[in-house]
Amino acid sequence: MKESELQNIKQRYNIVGNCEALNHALDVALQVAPTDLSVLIIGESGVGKEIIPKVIHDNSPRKREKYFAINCGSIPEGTIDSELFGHVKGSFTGAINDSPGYFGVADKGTLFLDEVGELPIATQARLLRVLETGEYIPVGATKVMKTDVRIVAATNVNIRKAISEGRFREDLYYRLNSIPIQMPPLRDRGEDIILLFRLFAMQMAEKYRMEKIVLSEDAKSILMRYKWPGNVRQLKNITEQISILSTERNISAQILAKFIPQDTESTQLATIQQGKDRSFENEREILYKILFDLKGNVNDLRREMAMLKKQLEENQAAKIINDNIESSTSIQTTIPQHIQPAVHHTEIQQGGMYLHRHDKPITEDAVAEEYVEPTKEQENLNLNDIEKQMLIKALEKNNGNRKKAANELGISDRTLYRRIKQYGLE
Ligand SMILES: Nc1ncnc2c1ncn2[C@@H]1O[C@H](COP(=O)(O)OP(=O)(O)OP(=O)(O)O)[C@@H](O)[C@H]1O
Repeated sequence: MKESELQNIKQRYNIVGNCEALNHALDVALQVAPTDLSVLIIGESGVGKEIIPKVIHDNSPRKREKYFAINCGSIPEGTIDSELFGHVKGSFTGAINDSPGYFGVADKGTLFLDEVGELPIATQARLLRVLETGEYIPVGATKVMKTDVRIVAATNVNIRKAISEGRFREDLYYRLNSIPIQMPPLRDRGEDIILLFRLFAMQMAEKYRMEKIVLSEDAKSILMRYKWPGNVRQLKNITEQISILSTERNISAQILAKFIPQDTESTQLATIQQGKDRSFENEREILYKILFDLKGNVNDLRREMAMLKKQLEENQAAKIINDNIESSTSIQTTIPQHIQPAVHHTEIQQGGMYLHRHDKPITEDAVAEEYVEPTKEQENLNLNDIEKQMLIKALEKNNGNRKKAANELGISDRTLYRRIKQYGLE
């Protein structure tokens, strides 16, 4: 494919990077797009697999038809068949109407089955049938339905293990894998790491109207050497953290070191990732790293809550306070001065803190009165508690949108779903 065509695609989808493996993946996607062949995108979590099926659909003869992206790992086992293949009224409790399912509504279009390795074995059999014959039977129905859907699926590198353990059908794997597309891990993308950092730094600067962060040469070489177990998602997350939390806009190696795990840890994570089914643990490590980083903010958060509580008592301005509690409980608890006031609700004036639309200063003394020093036990917050609170906050902040919440936490959708289940937050 011509270089200019490739650049057009990158511009259109906001894809950054020039490494050979990424260019090859895009090249294959564009070549296979006009056909009806199934495509299997393989790559570690966070490498950017989701862009590929969009590129394929938009450049195929199906581009005016429907496109759906479905995360197979996030749909409960009990409802996945009905979600995919539809159901007839009365076939189970709650089936109050007939439903066509994704295979019905996406007829003539494209379905992206993300985390296909998570499909229950019975659903795999139905999927294989529809792939081979275009036929399926909705849940509770007797009549065979026909559909013409192009399938693009994605999986992390662990699908082979799932096959060897009998959790994934080998025949389905080969059927899906007509055209494999490998997405390279970030650690193998060389200079692209710096380009991606610049992209995310620029996006943050524009979004929050603040000065862009810039990397020093030694900081660049640290980024290039780091193993990036969470790939592009992790890089994006770290760039966002630095953009918000660092008051210094020229990011040196020392500043950067505070935000990325130390060498031994990263090397260890990279070793774990290679060939072993440990992505779950890796994500956990990343999440814990973020949680540890945030732990330092918990006390600031308590102080802010105490201040807001005092305001509430003094002014009975419940609505104003609620707005501010919301903002003060967001992940970015300490708002640095380089962020414009437009993005938060507090202003510092002459040593006291004012709330917008409110003219009474809260002094340090008043806060000291209200602020109760946490006990040792409280201080020693259990990691699980922090993790649970983080999940709740991310979900609340994103109005229950799990995808956005997972993105914000820098973890995959599946990890989020597992945690939601684990903590009974359903
Ligand atoms: N080359 C790229 N240029 C710009 N942004 C990218 C690129 N690759 C990935 N991203 C961004 O990185 C984030 C993670 O990508 P994405 O969700 O596609 O990963 P994934 O491989 O599907 O992860 P998972 O398997 O965990 O679902 C997204 O915000 C995406 O926009």
